[in-house]
Amino acid sequence: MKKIAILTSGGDAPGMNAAVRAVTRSAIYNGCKVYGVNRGYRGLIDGDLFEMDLSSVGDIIHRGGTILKSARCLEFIEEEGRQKALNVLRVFGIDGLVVIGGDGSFQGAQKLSEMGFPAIGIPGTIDNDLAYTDYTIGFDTALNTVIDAITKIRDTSYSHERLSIIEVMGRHCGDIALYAGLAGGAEIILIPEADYNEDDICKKLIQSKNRGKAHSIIMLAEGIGGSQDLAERIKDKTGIESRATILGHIQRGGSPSAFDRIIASQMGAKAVELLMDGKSSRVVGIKNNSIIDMDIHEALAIERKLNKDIYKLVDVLSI
Ligand SMILES: Nc1ncnc2c1ncn2[C@@H]1O[C@H](COP(=O)(O)OP(=O)(O)O)[C@@H](O)[C@H]1O
Ligand SMILES: O=P(O)(O)OC[C@H]1O[C@](O)(COP(=O)(O)O)[C@@H](O)[C@@H]1O
Repeated sequence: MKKIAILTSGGDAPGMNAAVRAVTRSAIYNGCKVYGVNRGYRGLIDGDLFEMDLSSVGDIIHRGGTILKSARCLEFIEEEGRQKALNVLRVFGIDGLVVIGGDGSFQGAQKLSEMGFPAIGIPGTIDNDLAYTDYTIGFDTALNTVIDAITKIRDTSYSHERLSIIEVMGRHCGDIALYAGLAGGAEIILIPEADYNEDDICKKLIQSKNRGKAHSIIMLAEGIGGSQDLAERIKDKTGIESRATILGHIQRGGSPSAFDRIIASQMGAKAVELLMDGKSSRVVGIKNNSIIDMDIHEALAIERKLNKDIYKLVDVLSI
């Protein structure tokens, strides 16, 4: 393994820079040259590669976003686009690629591996929607950002004795809503993985109010959506004054937490180790507090399951 390329793809996530730094520094430590690819698979197709040295990743461990930029690239989903990318990798003499992103990015890495090009995936997404790993890089930071927002919304919600509906990211995965809901003391969690009944929600809110609860919080995942309309319907049905707040992209920025920096550093080094060992089509992750690696295909086939214990606990603790 002489030349390693690295790209960040899909949505960005706090901690991606720490992973870019770890890949670059550990690859150089092991005698490799490192090339950064700008704008994910888009940059690969366009040949937007540049050599990275030790100082190119200096002073980035604490920064959110990704210095390599991120993009969604439809052309790469087509065979023809991937062939262009492969040609670029060959022209630059690259021997292996590290892809930091989510499940879509991993599918891209898998396809490249199937075309004979060694590729390794590192999970970078705030959604935590990859079942093979306990945590994805960025999830912990996003949770802390959401908790900070809930804490602030709680203050005004308390003063005005209102219901607050807080809409967080997660199109298919409700982990941000669920875990932030537990940590933020929410009454109700609305996520794509669990059915709910609006009348039951209204009943719970009325009962809470009757026993003296001054304000309540509903955490709602983007995949459910419609938080403003829900606030109005609940007001109409219960008389409880309600406000919706959509947190949006604030959740994807910011300085990564210590935890995200640590796992990003460990996973980056592991990805380089795998390439040095001649491995391909693997993803790295963290399971039971250990850094692991797994075949991409197997990892993507693992079905995501709702953590029913946490879901139930939120309900129990908010009686
Ligand atoms: N089935 C696929 N085959 C090849 N490349 C893919 C595939 N799905 C996604 N990609 C590439 O990965 C990029 C990021 O995927 P996306 O699903 O948007 O984000 P994430 O990686 O965070 O899940 C896409 O824009 C595309 O370039
Ligand atoms: O960058 P965009 O298009 O606003 O994407 C928003 C989406 O990105 C995410 O933050 C991360 O999603 P991915 O992991 O698929 O990139 C989602 O929670 C959100 O739905």
